[in-house]
Amino acid sequence: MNRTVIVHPDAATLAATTAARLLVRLVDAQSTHRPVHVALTGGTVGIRTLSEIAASPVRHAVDWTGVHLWWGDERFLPDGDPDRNVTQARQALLDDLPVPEENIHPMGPSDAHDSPESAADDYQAELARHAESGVDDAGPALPAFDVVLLGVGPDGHVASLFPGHEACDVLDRTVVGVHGSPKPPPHRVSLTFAAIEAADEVWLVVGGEDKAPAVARALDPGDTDPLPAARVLGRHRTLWLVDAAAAG
Ligand SMILES: O=C1O[C@H](COP(=O)(O)O)[C@@H](O)[C@H](O)[C@H]1O
Repeated sequence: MNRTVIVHPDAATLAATTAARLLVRLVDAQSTHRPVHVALTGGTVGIRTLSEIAASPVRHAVDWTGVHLWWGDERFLPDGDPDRNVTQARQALLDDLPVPEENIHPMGPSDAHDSPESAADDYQAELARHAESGVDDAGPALPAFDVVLLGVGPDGHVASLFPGHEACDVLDRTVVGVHGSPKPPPHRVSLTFAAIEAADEVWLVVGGEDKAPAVARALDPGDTDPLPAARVLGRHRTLWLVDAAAAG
């Protein structure tokens, strides 16, 4: 499966272009099917991309009532915590977007769940409720993700799947509880590789020179111990959207 790498001059251009690309992708998707399902990412460029969508007049071309928003991962923290990806997404975009609240699917917070596993179980069930039977009945019970957006950490993690972590080996579930994350906070909830790879398109959005070693390694076909970022492929397209600093 080929991966397409597109290099942007800087992080600001990367976020603006990714926002434009996603808006056009949503408009195109809505010309053929409804609803449209997108998984958002946290992280620096991920949230900046949402701010760019908020600032773009093209957002008015999307019928947001037909869009469902999910997350690739979440920090297991109380509802409204500023470090939660959904909190940041609401501030950057969702509070000003006409998306019905029932179309917004955050992973469960720590004040509503005993453990990341409990939040993961609930999210897996929520995903299954939106699965389209007949799309791929043999595959995992998931909505047909049009796009899964992923940030990439300097260590090559995607979502909350960190290099060498046991969560990377969980393939019989769509969502997993994560403990001992090397990046704070330690407890998280994440889509598994099985869920991510069911997406039509996976877009990895990466900015900053601290990411350059991970990008270089992930895109090296000769690497014998692939990073999580190297493992993810969309069913039809895998885009690496990077800035010049991350491209190294
Ligand atoms: O903790 C996380 O980090 C990654 C990457 O974030 P970045 O700030 O280094 O770009 C992000 O993709 C993930 O959603 C988030 O939970």
